[in-house]
Parts: sequence; C-alpha cells; structure tokens
Amino acid sequence: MIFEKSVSELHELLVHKEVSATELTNAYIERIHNLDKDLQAYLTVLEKEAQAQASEIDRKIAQGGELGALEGIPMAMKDNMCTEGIRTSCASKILKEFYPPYDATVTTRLKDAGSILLGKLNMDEFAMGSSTENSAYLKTRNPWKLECVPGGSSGGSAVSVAADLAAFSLGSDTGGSIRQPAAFCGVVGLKPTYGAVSRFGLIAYASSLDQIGPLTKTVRDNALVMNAIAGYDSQDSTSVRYDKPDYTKFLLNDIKGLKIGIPREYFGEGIEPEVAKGIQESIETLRNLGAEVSECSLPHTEYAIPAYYLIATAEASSNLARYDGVRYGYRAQAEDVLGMFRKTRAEGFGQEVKRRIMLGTYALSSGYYDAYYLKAQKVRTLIKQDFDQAFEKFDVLLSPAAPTPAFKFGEKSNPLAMYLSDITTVPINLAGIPAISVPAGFVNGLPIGMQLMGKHFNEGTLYRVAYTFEQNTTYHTLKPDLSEEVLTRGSR
Ligand SMILES: NC(=O)C[C@H](N)C(=O)O
Repeated sequence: MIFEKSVSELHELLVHKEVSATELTNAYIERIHNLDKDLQAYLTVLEKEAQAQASEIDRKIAQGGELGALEGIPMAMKDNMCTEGIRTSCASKILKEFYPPYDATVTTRLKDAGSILLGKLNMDEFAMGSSTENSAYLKTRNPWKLECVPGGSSGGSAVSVAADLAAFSLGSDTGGSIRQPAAFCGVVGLKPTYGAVSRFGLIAYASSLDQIGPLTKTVRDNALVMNAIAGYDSQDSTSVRYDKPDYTKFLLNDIKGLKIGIPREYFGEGIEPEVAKGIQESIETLRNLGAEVSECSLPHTEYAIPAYYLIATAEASSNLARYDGVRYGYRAQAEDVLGMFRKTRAEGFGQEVKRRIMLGTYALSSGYYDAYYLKAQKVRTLIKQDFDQAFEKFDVLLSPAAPTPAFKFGEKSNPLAMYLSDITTVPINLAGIPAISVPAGFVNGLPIGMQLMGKHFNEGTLYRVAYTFEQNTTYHTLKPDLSEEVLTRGSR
C-alpha cells in the first residue's frame, strides 16, 4: 500500500510520476478517515489545506520542476509547534482557541521544503507526561495493542507514523518524549543535540531541555527530515552555529571498529528483564557486525530523575505563568481581576500541569531554591560529566530506550510511577546530547526500542550505527494489524 512506503520511496514515485502529490495526500486523508476515530492521533486534520498544497506541487511537477527530498510528502506535527492560522492547542483547554499569528521555524522549514501538512497531533498537555493520557482532548491508542498507551508526550506523532497516517512526523523531547513513544510504537525517533534544531515557535515547557526532532519509518527518512529542519536560527537564542552536515552521508552499512559503550546503570533496577534481554540480543547483532562493545558506567544516573523533575518543573512554572487569561488563550469570567486569573488557570490547566506548576514554584521559592533547584543544577553538571568521560572512550553509548514496553491505560496513575518510566531518557536531555531510538524487537507483541546516545552534534554517528542495525534486521518492516476486526474488538 502506498501509505506504508518510506519518505525516500515516495520521493522516487513522485519523481517518476507513478503517483501524484494529490493522490498521495488523498490516500493519507482516506486512511485518517478510516482509522483515526479508533487511534485518535490527530487533534486537527487539514484536509482542504493539504489538498491545496498538493495541487501546487503537482503543478510544479507538471512543469518539469526538480523535486526536493521532502517535496510533496504528507506529514504531521505535534500540536505544540506553531502553525500560522492553524489551531495550536498543546492538547490543553487553556489554548483551545489559540490560532498562532506566526509559524515556528520548523514549520517554515518544512513548508520551504514542500512537505504537505496533514494536521496536528495529540500529545500530553504541554508535553507533560509519558503516555499521552494527559491530553485534555483525546485518548491516543497504541496501534500494536489498542488497550495500551502509545507513550508520550509525542504519542500522536508516534502513532501517525506507526499506523501510516503520515509519512513522517515531528515531535518534541524534553525528557524522552520523542524516543519513548517511538520505542512504544516501533518507529525511529531522534532527539537532536540541544541547539541543533530551532525552538522558535515551539510552545515552551522546560526551555533548557526542549528539542524538536523527527519520527520516521526508517533511519534514512530521519536523516532526510533532519536535513530540512536542523541548522542555526537567529530567532532562537539557544540555537547553535555549527557546520550542518548532509546527514544522509552517514548512512553507511558499516560499523567496523566503532566503539560502543554499554552503561551498566541502564540495565539494572527498574528495567524489565525481557526488555534488557531483547537489547542484549541487539548488542550481539552489532558486535557481530564488527563493533567493539564493552561495558561502562555513568555513575550519577540514579539522580537523573529527581534532578530532571526539579529542573523541568521549575522552568515549567515560569514558562506557564504567561497563561493568565489576559494576553491570549482561555479566559474565565469572574468578579475581579485576581478571581479571573485564578479561575482561568483552575479551569484551563489539567491536573498534571497544575501539579508541576506547584512543584516548580516550590522548588524556586526562596528558602528552598538552594536546597532543591540549585542542587539539581549541580547534579545536572555531574551527569553531563559522566557522559563527557564515557565519550573519551566510546563513539556511542547504547541502552534500552524505555524500561518497559507500552503499558496499559491507567496503569501508571501514580505520578511517581509515571516519572520513573523516564529513567533511560532524561539523563540525555540533562546533558544536551543527541539520542535516537530504533526498533529492536518485540516483547509480548509490543515493540521495544534500542537507544543510541552520541556526543554533542554527532547525530551522524548515531545514524551510522542505527542504519547499519536497520539494514541487518527486519523489525522496522513489521506492521501492526489494523484490520476492521481488530479495531472493532479493540476500541469501539
Ligand atoms: N516532555 C517529555 O519529554 C516527557 C517527560 N515524560 C515529561 O513529562 O517531562
């Protein structure tokens, strides 16, 4: 089926006029109509707009214009990236009616690349969560098992790719939000180096940790999307000027002599044995392909979760102060101004967002600032130093992308249990380094992901290892059964 194809395959079909951009777009729209009432990945579907964009591309093709790698390719974006005139809700009631007057830089870059925007995707409210259950609007289901969560916070982004409701998608990752849902849904997800992709127009959660990245069916597609979205942007003060490579240059099916470190802390407590076993098999595969693999240690790993949940909530409490009912977003009616502030925030934010604002405000309050926030920042430095030391010896580090496969809805209703599920991903954000999750097998019929971590701005080496692994395994070619029968049994 056409919608199962990778971006690079679709590009060939478009170039050889075997399919038009309009036909392709309509195929996805039809599939969204058929499946998304059950999967609930999309918050907004842009049928007319996508068709208009497609016919423009078809006109260009008819005139003999040369097609870029992403031109005419239908994709979708997480609903926390601004799209001019298109609702950007962050899956929150407080932004229910927010139609941004501008595009995020990633939106502009994908528009310039000629990608077709099919719609905006569901997520945990303000990206706070690991299951997408915190969305104020939809319950996104895991296409591999409908009674399970898709992961989060970019759950809609992962499902749109896994269930072929888009050729690729963008997600954002503050503490694992791209890699963990990618692992849960069996797709490729990259969190780039902090500063590699512009955050301009990304609705802020924790600004020192947030990064945008691609979710794709293949490693090649991932590199193609990075080629389009990465690179310096003067509108983001944390954007870094660096020599952006052509990421597809790293897609070599060869890892001979590459040094891979296995941090033992990522295989111990809290990691489901079946997951650890699956990843051990992947390690053997890489060893057989010529990599030099040995164990190493990242000794401060156990402090990553507390440090992350102090820093992220502190930044969130500050970033979310702007939603006061005055400047934009939802406004509640009340007798006086203070009452309006209170009521707006009480009605507009969900439970988890309120919890984090309170945690963050507490951590920043005078008297507690040194004990909590400042201490967490020091721990952050130690975690970064762990990685610096490991990278003196290794080209990449390898671990499970998540401690378990996808869990059931409601299973982690205790917030602490949910936070602990981020154990393999948050240290990477604290250190600002890049990491990718690639499909690496199945446990009880659910996909698991292998995480590769690299040095700052070394996405290329991650792509090289990921690509070699993909070329020598078949996990990425397997598809969930989304037949009428399964869907009827699963959720209607
Ligand atoms: N946004 C993320 O990367 C997800 C992480 N679980 C969090 O709730 O902070």
